[in-house]
Amino acid sequence: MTPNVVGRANKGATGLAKAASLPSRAYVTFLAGNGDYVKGVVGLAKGLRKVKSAYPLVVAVLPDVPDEHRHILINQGCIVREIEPVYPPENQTQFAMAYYVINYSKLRIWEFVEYSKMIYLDGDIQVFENIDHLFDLPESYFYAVMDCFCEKSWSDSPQYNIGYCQQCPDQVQWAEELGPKPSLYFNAGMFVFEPSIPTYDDLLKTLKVTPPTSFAEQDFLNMFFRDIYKPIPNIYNLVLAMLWRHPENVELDKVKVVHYCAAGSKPWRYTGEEENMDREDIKMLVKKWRDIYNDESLDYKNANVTNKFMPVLPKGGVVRYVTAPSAA
Ligand SMILES: O=c1ccn([C@@H]2O[C@H](COP(=O)(O)OP(=O)(O)O)[C@@H](O)[C@H]2O)c(=O)[nH]1
Ligand SMILES: OC[C@H]1O[C@H](O[C@@H]2[C@@H](O)[C@H](O)[C@@H](O)[C@H](O)[C@@H]2O)[C@H](O)[C@@H](O)[C@H]1O
Ligand SMILES: [Mn+2]
Repeated sequence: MTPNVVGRANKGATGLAKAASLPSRAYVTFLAGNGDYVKGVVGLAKGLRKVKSAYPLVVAVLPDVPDEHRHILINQGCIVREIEPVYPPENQTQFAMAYYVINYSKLRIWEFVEYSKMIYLDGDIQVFENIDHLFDLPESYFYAVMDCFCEKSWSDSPQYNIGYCQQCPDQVQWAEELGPKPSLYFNAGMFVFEPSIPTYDDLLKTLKVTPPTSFAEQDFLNMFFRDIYKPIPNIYNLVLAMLWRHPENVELDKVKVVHYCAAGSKPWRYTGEEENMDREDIKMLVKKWRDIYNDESLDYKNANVTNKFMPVLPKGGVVRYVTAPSAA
């Protein structure tokens, strides 16, 4: 494969888009560290291929993602793009669950302005049915699925302590003495958004004066986009805890996207030992994920792909095109 340099990734969007006629839409995920989340991203890439999505998967990688993992992703047809970490105001991070602080780096994806619209998906998400139609939702809103406050990961929140959840707002009324009822709150594992440099600059400027809270960038994004947030049905991001917290709100056979965020549910390291992990529906969903991950016919080199070029953005941020291995 002979790489040829076609321009710098940070070139003006129109320049890059014109030069490369890049798709103006893409899925994007985020990868940090040298651990096993890369398996999640490989699974996601194969899942999107299985549902015949028309759009590429961009992986925003932190500098600590090793070349070996980058090459695994490139060989699965992903567009790998390095980003710099984003840290919240220092000496306050003790308020956020420490392992979430790195998730503020997700904010870099607003800089990917060669795409007019993107769908962000966590690496622990799988897409089991095509959701490309979400790219056609009306512009200028932020679309995501409403979260649930009933897991003990919410035990620091007033909602949890009075038993209030937006999934069943009539069950326990919001206590006015706690202040205004919280706006609708989304899970930040999946959202439809429009990259924009002014929004990106505003996000980072606002972050500088926003102390971290329990759910780090998820709380921050909920605050930042609260005026344009539009809930979409939970078939587009099934937070697993919904299965035992609000089964009346879940129609599992209609679910298109599953978010393996419950403790112990990451399919690539699932043992079934944690609470709720011995449920039949959890075992079925983990098997569904593993069947895709292990299906070699879904590997990029074996799949029937028509696009001969895939932009590769290595460390230097320089856009290089390599001729994709012919699928024929
Ligand atoms: O060590 C890590 C932790 C997180 N992530 C990325 O950050 C996302 C958010 O973290 P996670 O999904 O674990 O949070 P949860 O949704 O489970 O609370 C993951 O899906 C990955 O895409 C990662 O790449 N490496
Ligand atoms: O950094 C904060 C994270 O907050 C969210 O994870 C949480 C959240 O979903 C809670 O509502 C659940 O109770 C919890 O289990 C789960 O881990 C996002 O999925 C993740 O991408 C990331 O933004
Ligand atoms: Mn997640």
